[in-house]
Parts: sequence; structure tokens; C-alpha cells
Amino acid sequence: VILFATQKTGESSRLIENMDATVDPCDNFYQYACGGWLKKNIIPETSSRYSTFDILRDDLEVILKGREPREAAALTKAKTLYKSCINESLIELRGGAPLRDMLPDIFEWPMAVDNWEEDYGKTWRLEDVIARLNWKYGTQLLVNFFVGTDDRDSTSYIIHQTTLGLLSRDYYVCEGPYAEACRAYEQFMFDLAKLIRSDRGLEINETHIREEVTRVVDLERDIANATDTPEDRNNPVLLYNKMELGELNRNFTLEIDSQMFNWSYFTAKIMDTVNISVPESEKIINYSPNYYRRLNFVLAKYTKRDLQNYMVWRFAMTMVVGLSRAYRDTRKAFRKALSGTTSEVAVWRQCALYVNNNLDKAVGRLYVQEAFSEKSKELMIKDIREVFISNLDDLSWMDEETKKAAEEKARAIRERIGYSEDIMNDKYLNNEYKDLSYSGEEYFENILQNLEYVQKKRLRRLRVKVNKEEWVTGAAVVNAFYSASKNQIVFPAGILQPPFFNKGQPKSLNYGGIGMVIGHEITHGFDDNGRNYDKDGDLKDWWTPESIHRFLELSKCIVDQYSNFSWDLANGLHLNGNNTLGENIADNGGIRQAYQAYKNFVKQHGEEPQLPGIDLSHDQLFFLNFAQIWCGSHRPEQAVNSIKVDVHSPGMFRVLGSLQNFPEFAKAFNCNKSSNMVSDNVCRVW
Ligand SMILES: CCC[C@H](CC1(C(=O)N[C@H](Cc2ncc(-c3ccccc3)o2)C(=O)O)CCCC1)C(=O)O
Ligand SMILES: [Zn+2]
Repeated sequence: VILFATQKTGESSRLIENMDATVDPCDNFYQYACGGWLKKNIIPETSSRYSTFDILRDDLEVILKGREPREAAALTKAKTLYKSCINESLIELRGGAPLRDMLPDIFEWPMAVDNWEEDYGKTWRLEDVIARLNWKYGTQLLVNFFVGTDDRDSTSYIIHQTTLGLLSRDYYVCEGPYAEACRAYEQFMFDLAKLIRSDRGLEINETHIREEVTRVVDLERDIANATDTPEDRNNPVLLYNKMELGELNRNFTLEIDSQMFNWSYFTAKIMDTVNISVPESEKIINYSPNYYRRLNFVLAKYTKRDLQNYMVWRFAMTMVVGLSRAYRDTRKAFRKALSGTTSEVAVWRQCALYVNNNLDKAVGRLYVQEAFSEKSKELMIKDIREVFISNLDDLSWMDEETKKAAEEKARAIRERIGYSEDIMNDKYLNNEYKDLSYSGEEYFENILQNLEYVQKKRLRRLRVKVNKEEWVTGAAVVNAFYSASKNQIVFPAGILQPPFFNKGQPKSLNYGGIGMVIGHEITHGFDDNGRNYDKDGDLKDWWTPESIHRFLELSKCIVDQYSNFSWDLANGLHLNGNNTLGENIADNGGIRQAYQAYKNFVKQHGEEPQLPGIDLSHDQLFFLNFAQIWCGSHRPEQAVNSIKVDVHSPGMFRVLGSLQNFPEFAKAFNCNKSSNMVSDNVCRVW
């Protein structure tokens, strides 16, 4: 039998190369869809995971790498920052001096200096250190103070106190898959302290350093145990504890070395730097009251020296990437233990990512100019939104009153596609970055300038209203977003490309690609977190108690289903069905809405012509393209890490889980009831 038609069009060859047609689609559709991809794509030594998303993100960076930006000052700044970052010879020449020279500014690192008690310990105050690290270095430690949207008044900003997300708490048990990471983490701290001491010409007593390192790790373990678990943090209603600043001093005492932590003094230390005075009566939101109560008991066990060692370490460990090889090498074993990579990401790629994350409007402009075509903005959002709303009629579990509110919220969702026109305007762009000026020869100082600039910009928002028009992401980003406080869905230019979308490719592929992503983002407004916000993005209950009860019952079906998945790459660990619930609800909703929208399209415009070179129906192609978005492989270390910290299920389970809950898939591939892709207990929320 001649398997292939004479000519293969672009799409067919991509689809065929990625799949493994020898696998029964009704047994394991992920293997069927991605088997070819998995055989062909070897994870590069520099990557911890490798997926369609990561490959598309690479292409993005190539564009940024080769760019000769035009004359706008903002673009020149992006180029200068990039140049300083790839200037490896100069970075090598400067050794660790840029870091060593700024340590006094954060009251020094006791284990890497002599006479710390003499020179710093006497006048040391916990408030001063945490405040300085916060406003000047954008680093939140012990107390996570930031200015964010007020959940119950999404047009205003307010001061938040919340918990920190350290490495997942499991890492501190230091057993099983975490033993290596723990050991490498301690060694990293030891090596860095030793290196700084030797560069400073100080004597090195390895036993002393080892003792101090051990105390820091013990302190960090106690802090991790004091923090709230992800499960304790996924209900925004329970987290919303509004109180006056003055109340913190009364109800949340923190004592260190018999000094009382003064919250008002601490807050002023930060807000004075942006000329904002904050009275005792200032309202703040304390997202983690239990953490602050537990923290006090932890602090009682340690000295100011231990705390200072911990805080400077947590900052210094993030800064070695901007220093010479000797300093970067102290992190090597730790990086390997967490990500599995045996060599660093290529410098140009790291630098393009760094510039994109810091000057996203300038880089977005370069990307849109270079690689984005306007016709990629013609998405089928309207269709998918309509399907979400018409699907409400099918939901027997939701009463009319709640359905009405759900429809209002769905209609109120604002959409953002591609990029904001602002970035195409040189004046706007130059003004955006007017306070920044980089040196081509001082990468480390450029990083410090960015840390302060970004943090102060955030702190200044306290006395201004929220601009709901602003974009929550840059354009050169291969991803998509939902913002609960803005009730806004965003599809940046970076994701509007194959396999997600291409005006020229069959609609079945577009609906299975970007269509599913659109549904995913819309459904985030109605997942276990998003459902707590109303159409204006305020934390306000719009549900009847009965409908909430039914929602929780149906969500439990999904929690149990995904908790049952065990991931071989992660030592057989099971997924956390609770932490991934929001993403799984969004995936399940997205695929249903996109499929229904495609069927509506076909009803209106007729069947599409058969795609030459592949003998699959368009219904089948819809599911195939959806699944191939999630083709990807992970290093075991990254799998163990991501299963603990990523709220998304691994790609394979995103495909298996959502299709097992969607009978239309089994119909399209004529799967019989006993096959693995047919679940006898279908879960459905939206
Ligand atoms: C801030 C959250 C944004 C997110 C956006 C979407 C998403 O899931 N984005 C990426 C997808 C991603 N990156 C790499 C991989 C991957 C790696 C290995 C194997 C397989 C896949 O998958 C993700 O953040 O995981 C929802 C649907 C598509 C876009 C959301 O809304 O939850
Ligand atoms: Zn999501």
C-alpha cells in the first residue's frame, strides 16, 4: 500500500514526523501523537526540559540575538544591556569583585568576612537588612513585603505581607530524590564563602565555614516548615486578612536577639525610598498570618549572625550568574541536581532571555518588527467565548442565578492580542525607559540597576489607581495568560505562530492549537482560584452556596483523577491533584470549548478539504495538533523539581487527562469502551 501521497504540505510532514502511527491512539494518545517527536528530539545538555514551547522560545531569541535595532534610544539601551551581558572576556576579567564590593551595602556576609560583630553586629537591625534587600535589590526574604492589587478593590494598590515560596518544602527533608539537591546546596554555599574569603586574602578555616553553613541550612529548614503549604495558599478568600499596619506590631511580634521587630519602622525604611509616608492606620493585607506567628519561634533559636548569613547567602546565590567562571562554577553541582543540565545555557541565549525579561517593551518592539505579521491577530476568541457561554446551559449542576453571573463575567473578559500599540511609538518607548542607563562594560551593575528600578516602580504604585489597560506581559513571549484582577486574557505575539496558529493552516489545527489555549485562558476565570473573582476582577462571591458545593464536588473528580497519575520520569511520584487543579480545569474546559467551536465552524462553513499527505479526518487532526503542542521531554531532576513546584501537570498528563474526560475524542478515533483513552468515570466541570 502506498502510504504517502506524492507531495507533503508543511503541516502534514510536521504532524507525521512528530507522531508514531504504530501506537494505538486509543491506548496512549500522547505516545501516538508525540512518539516521533520524542525519538527525534534529544534534550540539549543546556536544557532541563525540551518542548514545543522551548523550541519556539529559542527561535524568538535568535531574532533578538542578530538584531541591529533602529535609532530609538530605548532600543539602543536594550542592545547595550545585551552587549554587556555577552561580554564574557570582561566579565571574566572582573572576577567576583562586583559582588564582593557591594556586600557592605547589605551589611556584609559574616561567614565571608572577619570581625563582623565589631563592624556590623553592634548596630545591626533585622528591619534594616530586610528593607534594604527589598527596595534596592528587589529581594524579599523572611518578610515578603510588596505593593499589589487589592483583591477586594481591584482598582487600587495596597501593601501585602505574604509567605515566601522557597524551594518546595520537600527539598529540606534531604532524603530520596532530594538528598543530592540538599548536599549540592550546602556545598554551593560553602564553596562561594570560601572563594570570597580567599579572594579577600582572609584565612580559611574550613571547619568554621562548614559549621556556619550548617546553621544556615537548619535555619532555612525551620523557615520552610514555618511557611504555609501550597494547599494552604490556594484559597484567596482565606488569604485575605486586611488589617492596619499598627496591628502588626500588636499581633505579630517578631523578636530577634531580644530586639523587637518594629513593623512601622520597617515599612518606613522601604516606603521612604519612594517618598511615600505610611501611617499606623494604613491598611495592609496579611496573606500569611500563621507564617508570621510561627516565624517568631524560629527566630528565637538563632542569632543575628545566623540570620545575616542566611539573608546575604540567599541574595548572593542568585548573583553568581553575573560573575566570572570561578564564581559561576560554585553553582554547577547545584544546578545539575535541580535541572539535570551538565552545562550552562548558551550565554547569548541567557542574555536574550535576561534582556527580554527586563526590557520587555523594547524587545517586544524588535520582535514584532522582525517576525510578526498582522494577520496572526485574527483569532477565533469570539467563537470560543460564545461556546463557553452556550455550554452553561448543559451544566445541570449550576443554578440559573449563578449561571447568569457566570455569563456576565465571561462577557466581561477583556482580550489582548499580539502586542500593545504603545510599543510601536518611539516616544512612548523612550519614556518608558528614560530613567535607565546601562554601561556596555558593567553587566553586574546593570543587573543591580534593573533590580532597584523594577522594585521602586512597583512600590510607587501604592498611591496610584490600577491601570487595567496595561498588558501583563511583553509581546516576545511564547505563552498566554489570564489575569483574575483585570479579568483579562492575553495572547502575546510570540504564541501566535505554528503549531498554535497560522492563518494559512487548516482551521482544525488552529482550533486544536490556539483555540484550546483561548479556552484554557477563559476557563481560568472559572477555576478553583479565578471563580472567587467577579466580572470586575474583585474578590466578591457571585455563587449560590448550592452551586459552590456542586463545583467542589465536580472538582474533586478531577483532583482524584490527576492524583492517580504517577510520573515515571519523577521516580514514579504522583501528581498533586490539588496544586494542579486550576490548570487541569482550564485544560479540560479549553479542549471542550475549542472542539465545540470547531464543529460550529464546520456547520457554518462546511467540511474543510482533506489535508494531503495524511489520512486523518479533521476531527482527528484537531486532537492531534492539540496533543503535539505538549510533546516534550524532561530530565529526571527537572521532573522531580517541576512535579513539586509547577502548577501545570506534565505535558503527557495534560493530554491524557483532558482527552479521557472528553468522549468526543474516543468517537473521533473510534475507541472502544475498554481502551485506556476511555474513562468509565468522566470528570467534567465546565
Ligand atoms: C503563567 C502560566 C501561563 C500558562 C499558559 C499556557 C501554559 O501552560 N504555558 C506553559 C506551557 C509550557 N511551557 C513549557 C511546557 C512544556 C515543557 C515540557 C513538556 C511539555 C510542555 O509547557 C506553562 O506555563 O507551563 C496554558 C496553555 C498554553 C499556555 C497558563 O495559562 O497556565
Ligand atoms: Zn493555565
